[in-house]
Amino acid sequence: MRYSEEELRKKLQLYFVMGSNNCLKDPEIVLQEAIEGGITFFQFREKGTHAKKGSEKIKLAKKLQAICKQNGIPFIVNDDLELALEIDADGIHIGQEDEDPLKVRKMIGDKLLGISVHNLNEANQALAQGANYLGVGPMYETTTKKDIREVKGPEVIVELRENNLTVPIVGIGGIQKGLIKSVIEAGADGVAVISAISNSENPREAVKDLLEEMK
Ligand SMILES: Cc1ncc(COP(=O)(O)OP(=O)(O)O)c(N)n1
Ligand SMILES: Cc1ncsc1CCOP(=O)(O)O
Ligand SMILES: [Mg+2]
Repeated sequence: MRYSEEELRKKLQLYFVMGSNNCLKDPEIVLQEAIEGGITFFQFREKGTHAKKGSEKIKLAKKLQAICKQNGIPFIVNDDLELALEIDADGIHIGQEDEDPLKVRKMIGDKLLGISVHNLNEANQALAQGANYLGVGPMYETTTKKDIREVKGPEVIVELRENNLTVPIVGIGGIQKGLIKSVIEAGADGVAVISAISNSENPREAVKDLLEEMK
């Protein structure tokens, strides 16, 4: 592992997930401003309507990865194992409908593996399959991802912690200003957000506002 569990816990505090189609302006500018605001982790999630594909996707991934590298922010690729390996990303995030986690772990070696889970069963399975952190959600209703599972709220995180899961956890889904505290108080180490930052005219200030709520 490239980070100790405690280091990872800290780095997951404000996890920005983004693709070009989530942004109101140039994704490189959005990421740069979000970093200036204080994000601690980044996931390149290039999917859905108008998402870049092939060489365009790789080109954007490399540009965003360079920005992260310059600023010491871990760069994670969503779903795309081939891309994560090709550009030597810091890790990959996969969900229940994605590649087999055991295969992914074999291919990525000691890179970070994040797995999305929705309940205790999936969480236990993800840990057995080598997850370094869990993305738990959806916490709240969201329009950013269309194919979401049932919204169960921060209670799911409480349940995982009550069952002695100490793995680093981020809550995801519909987390906007004013909703951070409930996710952290449920036991999450951090929150993962898309639109709360990417849909803002001023990503730097949006990040600062979110971090303020963590205090
Ligand atoms: C940090 C984090 N948690 C959960 C997800 C969702 O992953 P998944 O269920 O595979 O859905 P897609 O994002 O691939 O549409 C995530 N991306 N990041
Ligand atoms: C990727 C993902 N996984 C579960 S909900 C979600 C979308 C999060 O986007 P937003 O923060 O805008 O609700
Ligand atoms: Mg996925």
